[in-house]
Amino acid sequence: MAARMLQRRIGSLFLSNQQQHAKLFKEQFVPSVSSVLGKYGFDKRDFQTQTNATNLVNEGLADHGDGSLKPNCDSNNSPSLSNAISSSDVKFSAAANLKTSPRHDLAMLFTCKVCETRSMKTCSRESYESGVVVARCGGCDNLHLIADHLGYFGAPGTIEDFLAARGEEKETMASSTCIPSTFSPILHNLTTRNSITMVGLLSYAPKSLRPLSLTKSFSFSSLSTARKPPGKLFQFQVRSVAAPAEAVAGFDDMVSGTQRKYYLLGGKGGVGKTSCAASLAVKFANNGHPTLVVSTDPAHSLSDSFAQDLTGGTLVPVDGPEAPLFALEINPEKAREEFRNVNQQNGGTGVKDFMDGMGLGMLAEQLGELKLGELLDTPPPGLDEAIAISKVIQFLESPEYSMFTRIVFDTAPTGHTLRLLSLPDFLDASIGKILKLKQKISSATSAIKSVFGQEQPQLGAADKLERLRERMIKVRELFRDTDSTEFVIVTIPTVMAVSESSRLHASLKKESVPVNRLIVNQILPPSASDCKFCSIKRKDQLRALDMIRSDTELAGLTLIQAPLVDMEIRGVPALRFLGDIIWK
Ligand SMILES: Nc1ncnc2c1ncn2[C@@H]1O[C@H](COP(=O)(O)OP(=O)(O)OP(=O)(O)O)[C@@H](O)[C@H]1O
Repeated sequence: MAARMLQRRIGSLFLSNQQQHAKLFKEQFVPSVSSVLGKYGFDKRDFQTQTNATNLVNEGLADHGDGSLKPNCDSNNSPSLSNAISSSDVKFSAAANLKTSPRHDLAMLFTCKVCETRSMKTCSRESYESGVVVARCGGCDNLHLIADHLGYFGAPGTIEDFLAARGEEKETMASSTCIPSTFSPILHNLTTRNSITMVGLLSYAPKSLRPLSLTKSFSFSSLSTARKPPGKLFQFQVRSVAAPAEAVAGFDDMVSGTQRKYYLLGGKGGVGKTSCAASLAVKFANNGHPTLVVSTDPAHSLSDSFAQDLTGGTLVPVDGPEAPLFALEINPEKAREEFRNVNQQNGGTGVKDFMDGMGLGMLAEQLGELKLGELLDTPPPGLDEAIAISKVIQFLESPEYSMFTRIVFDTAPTGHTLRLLSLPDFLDASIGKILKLKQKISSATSAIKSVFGQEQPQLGAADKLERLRERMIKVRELFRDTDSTEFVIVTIPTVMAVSESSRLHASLKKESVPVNRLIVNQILPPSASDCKFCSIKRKDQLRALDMIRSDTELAGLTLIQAPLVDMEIRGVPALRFLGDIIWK
């Protein structure tokens, strides 16, 4: 008992030492966004991995999310996260604001036998190979012993040895997904060497050493590592197959050239727009493009997808990719508030009241006809989109954004996005008509300016509207420029989603927005042994895929088929995995 307490004490000392080290790292190396942009420049953001031989105890330091299990019967044919992460090039940036650490060069996937939560954690290889590593389950908070070379908790060894000692081998990730086979009813909060099923231990390797794309089967022993030759850690055989892609996405084309390109990803709610957009952004960044990923969806999920706090409505650096990747979640609430304030200051409950008060009742009626009044009233439909457009204007004009060579939009579900795309046209036409009324609408202009930026008093109302109109024309042209812009439709293989995608494409065509690619996400991977549920689901999916092939709107698009994977796509390594499947 005393010995165990002593062991725990030593462990906690190591941990506190490590926390201090992390604090020091954060204090010294976490710059503000503006200093990252301004002072250091993009090329200086990376912070090279350093390991500290004395910090040999890890307690599940970096948590990359808990997996949600998806039906997937055939482990051998399942695209498995564990495989592809091994090809990840992860350098942790100096601007770390996550629970990632620059010393973590191993990732591990495991299923907790207590609560069955599937987790991904990272730790340092050095700790794994010569120290003590303890991982905390994100589901039940139990501690799992991963490696114990110092014999703190019994005979020294690693999880491989512990599993071998009880006659188990590391499983492949997919094998337990349909019916979890590892359930253990023993509940305990003590660190235990028998409480998990190990899925994989993976190596992050630098880009120059990255050996593979995701094809056929491979073993970890074939992977290069950044600092050490493969040891016994890499003897696992984890099999995977290529994604069931019929056509490649043409990523080479997407990535080539330094001229700025915009990619808008959109589709029905919940089909995987954010995952696809975030994975594309990661892939661009890992291919050397300073990249910005923007969410125009008022219900943002970029932070969830990257497993990092990207909120705030400003540029936030994303940790993980090699080249600079920034995220921006447009914050319509803030702008809406500003709009409300202006409206209230003007003493009316809405624009119509306000204009009535100014003796411009007739004009208000005319504005109503133009539907501009709707945009300006409270709550204004279309305001979210108007704010998104004002951001696009900033991308075009502001030097702060000039360094980005790829800008990826994670758009809102279809209806919002169509409004976004048609808004420049609508505003252009509306402003054109308003300009004819020049002097009389100077008050309305200030309301419009409250949406699109700070009012500049030195300009007259007509001048301001004219400027706004010019900007709208720029945005409209941008959305239609086949050289720089592409809308990628994301769907899933269901009749409803395919029907909506077909309508979306028709609307985009009407707006002359270029569309070349269609991602069909969450396709069941090939399997030799479907359960009844999967076999019915597969038939449905095949029907939906046939529907796409015979749909006049969709048939001409490049079809990218992305498989349903066996873990929730969260965090940069997972996004990289998905990106390597989709963007080929
Ligand atoms: N290929 C895939 N395999 C497994 N899970 C996936 C896949 N694609 C997406 N998911 C999961 O599906 C969920 C929804 O994905 P995502 O947030 O990307 O969709 P969305 O279309 O952006 O949703 P919303 O319309 O609500 O913004 C997430 O939990 C994501 O991890």
